[in-house]
Amino acid sequence: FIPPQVRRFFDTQLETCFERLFRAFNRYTHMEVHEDVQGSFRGNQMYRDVEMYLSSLERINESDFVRIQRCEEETSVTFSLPPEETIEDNFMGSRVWWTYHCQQNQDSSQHSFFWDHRGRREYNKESRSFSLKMLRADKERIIKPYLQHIICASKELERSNTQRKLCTNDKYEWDEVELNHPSTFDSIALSPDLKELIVRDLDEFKCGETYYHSVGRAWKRGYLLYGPPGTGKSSLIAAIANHLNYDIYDLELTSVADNTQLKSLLTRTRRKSIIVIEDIDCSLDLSNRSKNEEGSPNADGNVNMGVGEHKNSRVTLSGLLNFTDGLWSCCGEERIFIFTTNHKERLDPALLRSGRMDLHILLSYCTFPAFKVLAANYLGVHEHALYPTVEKAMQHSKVTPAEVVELLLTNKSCVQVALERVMAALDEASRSRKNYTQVGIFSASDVDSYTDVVSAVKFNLSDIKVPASSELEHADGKSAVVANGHGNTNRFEVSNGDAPNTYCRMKKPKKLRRLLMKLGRS
Ligand SMILES: Nc1ncnc2c1ncn2[C@@H]1O[C@H](COP(=O)(O)OP(=O)(O)OP(=O)(O)O)[C@@H](O)[C@H]1O
Repeated sequence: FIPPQVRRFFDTQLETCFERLFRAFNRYTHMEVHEDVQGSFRGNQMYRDVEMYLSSLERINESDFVRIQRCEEETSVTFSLPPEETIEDNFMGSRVWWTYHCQQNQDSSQHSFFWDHRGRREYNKESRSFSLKMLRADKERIIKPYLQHIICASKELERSNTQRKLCTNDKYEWDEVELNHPSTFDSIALSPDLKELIVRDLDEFKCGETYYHSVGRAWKRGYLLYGPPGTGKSSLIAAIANHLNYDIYDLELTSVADNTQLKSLLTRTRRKSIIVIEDIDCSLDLSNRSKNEEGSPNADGNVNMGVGEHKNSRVTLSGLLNFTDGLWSCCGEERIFIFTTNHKERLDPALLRSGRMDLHILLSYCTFPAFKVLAANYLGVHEHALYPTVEKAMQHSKVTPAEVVELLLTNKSCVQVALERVMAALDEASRSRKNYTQVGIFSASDVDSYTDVVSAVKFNLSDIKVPASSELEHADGKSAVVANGHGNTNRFEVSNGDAPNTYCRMKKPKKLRRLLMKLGRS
């Protein structure tokens, strides 16, 4: 007998009253994350983030029912929830519950679609979602950081599930292969302080997005690795890539035709990548930005870097600097530039300054702490009766970690023999050093302190052609060449200091540097 309008009025009123009453007594709040977004065929990224995040929770293995899956590109299997299963999670001391829902779409007009890998339109016949339940009291405090936490975790998981790549340049394209280098910060022999410094710097960089943006800088970092051959520069790059889970772009500058090609290649690099230029001093003549003795200015007004085998390359130092610190440096964020060289002194100071090369890392001859790491890795020994003798010998002789590694590897079946071979190598190095000397070059105007000594050039004393007006006064295994030059043009004084490296002072540092480099090369 009640008219429908009145009935409907009471129905809706009662329903909302009941809902309000129910909510007043309900301590929990619910949220839903649907797979599809209306009007968009790309779907809901948050849904994929939640799915990825939940699959990484350890608790998922405790469920009685789980789904196991592996995608073509991924390296590991993932677990996921079956429909109507719930999983609990903890965040900032609060508990939350996720439930997976999956319903068949009855009405075909509701089917959302997506594009498959061949570009064909595919329809979702199911409607999938996750519901999140948490205490009403916790909602305001944790919801935003919790969702942010899920987004970050899912990004990280996606990276770690995807095979990392090692890319090399071929004209305008990158050729990719899988990156499987086993080097890590545990396997690499570095002094503990240096290792800690590098790892801390990398970790700060990795989490530094907000910081870099807040100070108005591109989110990138530059490392210069320098030191003699075989001291672990390439191994360190691989360890950095493994630590950060980044791809490596190994840029062969000698095969890049010009700045345009360089620009095109660098803009095609992905985020989370390390761009490496090995032996940068051999790739291009980067010693001077403003003039070039061998080349002439090109159409850009820059100088062609033509030395030796890279005569055809028209890449300029300015072109390279534009990417390390110029306008183009912000194209593709979260990138690390690593340049390596055996001769730091040959590089233009413009390339070395902070903002371009933020950290200069010297990888030098094997020290005793580094040797202990290698012995532990290759022989499995942490202490040995011969260690004090090895330690003493290492203070006077120089062998590279690569030489030590080779000896340990070939004699790994007998610890005693391996250590004796290392001792013999140290002895040999010490004897041959008597015929060599090392001269670090600096002039008061070039550098501020002794630690800034440009680098050491190793050469045989018999190779030194002292100018007629100069004299080779003193030389032995430890100290520098001590000579006095009184010629008009290359008057220089070389003295040895008390510090472990020797150095020279000169009026015409460039001239002497060139002379020493020639000797070093020959
Ligand atoms: N510090 C180190 N820790 C562990 N292994 C090292 C280290 N240095 C060198 N090695 C070993 O020596 C080999 C050569 O090292 P690597 O190629 O990294 O040296 P590099 O400094 O890059 O040499 P180059 O300047 O000639 O390219 C590596 O395969 C590695 O096994």
